[in-house]
Amino acid sequence: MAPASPTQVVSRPMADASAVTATRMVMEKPALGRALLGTMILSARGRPRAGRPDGVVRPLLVLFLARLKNVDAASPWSCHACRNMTDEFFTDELTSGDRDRFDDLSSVPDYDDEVDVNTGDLELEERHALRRVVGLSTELSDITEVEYRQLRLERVVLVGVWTEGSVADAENSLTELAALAETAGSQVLEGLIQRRGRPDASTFIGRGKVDELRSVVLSTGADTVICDGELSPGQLRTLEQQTKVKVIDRTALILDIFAQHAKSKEGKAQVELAQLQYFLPRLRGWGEALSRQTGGSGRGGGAGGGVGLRGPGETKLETDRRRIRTRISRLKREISAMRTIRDTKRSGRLRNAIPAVAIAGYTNAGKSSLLNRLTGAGVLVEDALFATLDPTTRRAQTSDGRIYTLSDTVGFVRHLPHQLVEAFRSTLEEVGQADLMVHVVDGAHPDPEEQVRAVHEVLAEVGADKLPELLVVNKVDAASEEILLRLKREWPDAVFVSARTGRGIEQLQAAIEARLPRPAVEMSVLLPYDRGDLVARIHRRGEVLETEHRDGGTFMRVRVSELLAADLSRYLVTVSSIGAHPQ
Ligand SMILES: Nc1nc2c(ncn2[C@@H]2O[C@H](COP(=O)(O)OP(=O)(O)OP(=O)(O)O)[C@@H](O)[C@H]2O)c(=O)[nH]1
Ligand SMILES: [Mg+2]
Repeated sequence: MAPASPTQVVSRPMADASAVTATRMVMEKPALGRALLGTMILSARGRPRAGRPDGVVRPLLVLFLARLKNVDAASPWSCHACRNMTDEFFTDELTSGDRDRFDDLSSVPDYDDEVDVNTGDLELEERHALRRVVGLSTELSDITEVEYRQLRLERVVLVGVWTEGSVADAENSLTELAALAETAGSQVLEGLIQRRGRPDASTFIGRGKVDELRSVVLSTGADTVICDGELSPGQLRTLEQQTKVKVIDRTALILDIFAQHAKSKEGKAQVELAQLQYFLPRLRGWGEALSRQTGGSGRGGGAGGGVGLRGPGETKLETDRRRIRTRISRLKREISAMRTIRDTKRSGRLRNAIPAVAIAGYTNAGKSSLLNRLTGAGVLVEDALFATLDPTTRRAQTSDGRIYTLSDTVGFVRHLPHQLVEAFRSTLEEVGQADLMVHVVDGAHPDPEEQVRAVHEVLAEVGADKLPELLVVNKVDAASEEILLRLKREWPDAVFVSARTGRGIEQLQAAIEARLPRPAVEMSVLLPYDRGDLVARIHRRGEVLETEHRDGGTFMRVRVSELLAADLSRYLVTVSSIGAHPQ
């Protein structure tokens, strides 16, 4: 059978799947549950922002995003949005997958493992392969299958409300939303921005503009609208009713990307926790639909409560809420257990006084590329947002042979959903416990300063804003000279590099070295010639200030950690304590 054309499939309005049918499908088709969840749960409290100008409602400004040109209508759809929202919320027991994921804490990734330099490539291949496969099957076995596919295909129209700043700011924000949508596997068909003093309380964009949005949806054949902001459940519901397609918000989109990209047990648990916390207050509409189904035959239906879980006369909604809360507490416990393991590893590094450098920065700034460039780590690099969610720590060496660790971290983004900040708190706090933060910023981005501000905001939120920071402007190969000059004026201490071409990498290495904490104890020792092991340890872990071969052995003036100093004390000539940091 020939593949269905995009228009054939998307022309079936999503409203065809009534809430009841949709709910039934969730019960019967776990995969659909994931897709459908996005339809129903999404929204949040509309957070008023300070300083909004009293704007006049102006006509919708229709932006054909540059990306539109790249849309290949014939390409297989590859929508993963909401794929990872689990319908396990509605089951009582942990599935075996769950147990694998959370019980076996011993297999929390070993951050100190030796590196397989191909890891990144394989992972990339896998990710893309997965995308190709989805949507290839066009054989529809029954009518629900059509609806199922319908819900998964996301050809999206983006909508933003521009309340403050310049038109360029508004466009940047929507371009970023487009990149997020594409990262989630959607095809962006069009972007719309409305200039308004504040989002409309019931429809986000102005009520009068909803009709225009509806006609754009119809003319493009879109099946999803993504709003650039956090919407209330009411706003989402009204917009869905009026546009007759699925409506999701930025928070849900970011959560979905995180769900797709999390790989480690800890990352997955953190994302699931964030999703559940996002989901819980929005359970009402969803739960109402479900409660109409109570007593139905599907998975997670009436019999799911289990002994002792359901009180007399308790509604399905309450049961669902309780299950989610139970799951949330379980996840919190598991995450803190995993954290303990990570802490143990870190304290191991601390004991050995290995300085730790964290690479932080806005998503897609090139953090993983830099880590690879500095250590040959083979971490996944992709032109997608949030390619990295799991912290990767690798060993690096200074030019004089001292060892330190470099960790790649999750990227930041403007308006990072607070549930995610909470869930990733421990990962982010780890950044705060490093000895130095290498803050990477994309010099080729239209607004690098805004990225730096957004990163500082998140770091301050988790109390990780106190450590020494080395600002690194990356992608100088792709940035304009004019912008680079501006940035050099603004950030005179920053290092300008290109992870791609290698330009500036040596200066970066030198800058990192100069800022590494220096070992605490300065001492002079005379090591007998048969203690080559100690000489080697000093070279690896300490700093050699002077060496001289004498009759009785090797005389060395060194700076070492207290631990190593203790081992060297037998051979001591003189000792003095100095501050741990050069600053
Ligand atoms: N032109 C240019 N592109 C670069 C450079 N460094 C990285 N990139 C590209 O930028 C994109 C993102 O790179 P990553 O290293 O994955 O960025 P990241 O900061 O780790 O991103 P996330 O993990 O998604 O937050 C990739 O397409 C890289 O090829 C550079 O120096 N120059
Ligand atoms: Mg990365």
